[in-house]
Amino acid sequence: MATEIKKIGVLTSGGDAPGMNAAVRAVVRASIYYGIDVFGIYKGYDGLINGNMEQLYVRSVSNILSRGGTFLLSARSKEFRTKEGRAKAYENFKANGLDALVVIGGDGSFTGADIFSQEFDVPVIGIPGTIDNDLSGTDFTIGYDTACNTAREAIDKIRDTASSHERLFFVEVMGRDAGFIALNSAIGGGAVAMIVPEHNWSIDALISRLKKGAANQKASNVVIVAEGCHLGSSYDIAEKVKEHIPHYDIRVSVLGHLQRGGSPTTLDRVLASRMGVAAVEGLREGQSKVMVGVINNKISYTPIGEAIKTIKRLDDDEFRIAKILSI
Ligand SMILES: Nc1ncnc2c1ncn2[C@@H]1O[C@H](COP(=O)(O)OP(=O)(O)O)[C@@H](O)[C@H]1O
Ligand SMILES: O=P(O)(O)OC[C@H]1O[C@](O)(COP(=O)(O)O)[C@@H](O)[C@@H]1O
Ligand SMILES: [Mg+2]
Repeated sequence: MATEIKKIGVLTSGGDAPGMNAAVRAVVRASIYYGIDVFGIYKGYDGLINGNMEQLYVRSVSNILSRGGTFLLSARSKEFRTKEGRAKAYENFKANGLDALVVIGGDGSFTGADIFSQEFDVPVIGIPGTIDNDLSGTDFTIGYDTACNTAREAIDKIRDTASSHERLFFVEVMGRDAGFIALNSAIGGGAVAMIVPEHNWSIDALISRLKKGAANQKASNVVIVAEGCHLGSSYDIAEKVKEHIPHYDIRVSVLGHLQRGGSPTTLDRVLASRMGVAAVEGLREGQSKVMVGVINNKISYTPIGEAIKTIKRLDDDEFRIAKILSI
């Protein structure tokens, strides 16, 4: 029989993602619904280390469902990476009478949560919140859909000017080590090609794709480059292409952090709401060291260790489709 959970702490960590607020709201309201006290911890793990937390109530989370970012603030905490930092975090965890921790973040945050949980035998549950979508154990992470929509909207606008000038554009999207946003926005935005960290594409292959398009009367082109791509930055790639096809009029556009902001899409709000409730219900059922996910539209709980160690693969079929449609 699991220990009864009476007080939960919730924090957001790592890169913020649209929908994190919706997830916090769901954790807060589900906790209160089940008679559990809930504390909001500010600035990710730094807040746990410094005791920066306060009790949240039903009305503390009013009007945040539609807001991007995270009202709990986020951090990339260097101190939590140290044993001493985590020991301080545990002291505050106990001092505030917390029984369990809900961590909303990405792979890095879950690595930290896993270590913390093992070191101090603390029940921990993860909610995947990152625009990168680079976590196994869930089809989608919170924020990914919004980021893809933002990127695609920008690509649509870039295409307007690319077409008017018959230009080749390289559009760099976010994704530290993952090409999910790139692949999705390439299909959604009708790109001629995408270069992602997971695939070993060469400049030669890109050039032959561009030449094939030119032979098919393709006047403007948009190539999506994922931030963590192996061929270098979008500027490096543009330069290499220019060396091979000097007559191309090339421009580069780096979308950057605008992809992380904005009001979450309905899909992200619903996903975050489902996962937030499932996190509280999972803790009540005695789940720990697991990440909540949605697989084939059903809530699931995957051991955190598995979620962070298993590399989530890009869908080969989506690649095939992107190629077919790029002619
Ligand atoms: N190996 C680790 N040990 C302890 N804490 C970690 C570890 N890796 C990441 N973290 C914590 O999680 C935080 C967020 O991780 P990060 O990779 O920046 O973002 P994300 O969770 O979005 O992937 C880090 O700043 C750090 O505090
Ligand atoms: O805002 P920062 O610290 O520059 O980090 C940028 C990184 O954060 C992300 O937006 C999200 O990554 P995480 O969820 O792992 O934090 C990446 O796509 C990007 O590489
Ligand atoms: Mg990450």
